[in-house]
Amino acid sequence: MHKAYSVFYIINRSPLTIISEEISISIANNDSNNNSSKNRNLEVTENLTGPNNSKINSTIRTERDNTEEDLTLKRNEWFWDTNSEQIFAQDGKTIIAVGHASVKSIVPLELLRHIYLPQQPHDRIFDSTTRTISYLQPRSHLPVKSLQQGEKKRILVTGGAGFVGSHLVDRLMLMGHEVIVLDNFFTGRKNNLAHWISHPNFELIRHDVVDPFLIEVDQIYHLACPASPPHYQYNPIKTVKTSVMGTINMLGLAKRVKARFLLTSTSGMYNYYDYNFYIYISTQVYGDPEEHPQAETYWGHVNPIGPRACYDEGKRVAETLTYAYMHQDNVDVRVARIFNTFGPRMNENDGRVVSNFIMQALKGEELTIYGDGLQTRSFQYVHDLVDGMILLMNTDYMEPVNLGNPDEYTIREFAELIRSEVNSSCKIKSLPAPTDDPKKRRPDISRAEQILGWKPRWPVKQGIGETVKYFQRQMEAGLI
Ligand SMILES: O=c1ccn([C@@H]2O[C@H](COP(=O)(O)OP(=O)(O)O[C@H]3OC[C@@H](O)[C@H](O)[C@H]3O)[C@@H](O)[C@H]2O)c(=O)[nH]1
Repeated sequence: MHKAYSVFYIINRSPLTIISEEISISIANNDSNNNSSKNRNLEVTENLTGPNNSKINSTIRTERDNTEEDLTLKRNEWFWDTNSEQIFAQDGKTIIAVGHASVKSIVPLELLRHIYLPQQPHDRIFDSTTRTISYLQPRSHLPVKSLQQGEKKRILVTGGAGFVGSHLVDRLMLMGHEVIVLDNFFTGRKNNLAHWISHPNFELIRHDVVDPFLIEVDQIYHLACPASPPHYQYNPIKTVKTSVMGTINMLGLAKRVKARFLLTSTSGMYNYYDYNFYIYISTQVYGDPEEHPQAETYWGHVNPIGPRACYDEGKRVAETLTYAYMHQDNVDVRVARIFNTFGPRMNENDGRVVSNFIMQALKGEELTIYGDGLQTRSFQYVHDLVDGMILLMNTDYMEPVNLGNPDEYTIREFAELIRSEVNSSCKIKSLPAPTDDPKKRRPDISRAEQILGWKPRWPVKQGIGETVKYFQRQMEAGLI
């Protein structure tokens, strides 16, 4: 007796149609002489509907030599209309895709969510009763765009196993490029990229950028550097080396293989020097901005011996090197100045305010406000940042560009937002302000808007919603 199988469609308004089916068939041995060893052919034909009502027929054949068993075949088919340029749903505000058509980086949000918000981790199953983890081999990869040889680029991402880096890798892979990741896993995590392991377009290499690395590539996104204050203050000498030696090695590689090079600096501001360069200094050490918001021409003042100087001065020298290689050796450079960014895959214990507040709220702990909480930050969602970096890499503009969300909050307001979104019963605890903690920060993104046609699309609340779900899934899966 064959039980009819049920097929259910999840049809999104997005340029993506996910057809997920569960075919459950119980096979009874209807062989009269009860010969249980007899092989039985099972054949199921499916009539599926893809995008634009395309008909997809497929047949599943399998040989079963069991007599009585429930056979469940689970298959996901992703039908991605790669020509779609639809970003918002019919309501004009629900985001259903990310990216920009101008650089062919549009990817359906559902496809990305399947990666960073899976029902369970791609590479492991955690058993809470036995406290064991079973590691899985990926059975299949998500569909990636099929590019013509001339379109397909070899792209190196240093720090690609990190929070921002892994989202950049997802997007570049889905866009159909060949991606190589260098990471020393000081803060990066392999399971941020588990879903791409063994994909023909992907390579993950354990390598510390303070040592040279040779590889033929077309583009280099240089993200390798511990980014959260606790992480980069853990070993200040190593932090400086990563920014200085790592950037020298990657710029040297870009020069050698004639690759386009993009440096990710961190949010903050820069000093203006008489040779008309904007040397960007990281927020981590600069004092309080006399000008607000910060544009790419803003002056600042630096504490070169503060507890954050290792990160700040390292980033500043990284920019000095970037423009020196541009002028001296004609390296094709881009510089993205990144303001506070948040999203899934943030390290739950990296000590930054977004991950701290969400984890504290999920655990019912007090939210820890450093100082009086009147200091301000502006928070951009990781998908907007990745959009901006890919746009910047693929335009011809070589001056530094701010990538951030001008939506500014005091830390106290942000704590209230997290309480309202996650757990209103949480109390708030005040702790001393860290040394050199900037009192305010908001990007002027007019250059990005004019040059790149970029501005953030994700409201902070919508990003917080996904980030909370990510941390909840991580906790449920026993990963944190
Ligand atoms: O638990 C916390 C954590 C942080 N904070 C405060 O929240 C504000 C933001 O702190 P974060 O560490 O999240 O971020 P910061 O603005 O200090 O640096 C951030 O932006 C610049 C980037 O270079 C850094 O990588 C990033 O950490 C600071 O004023 C900090 O003192 C809290 O009040 N409570």
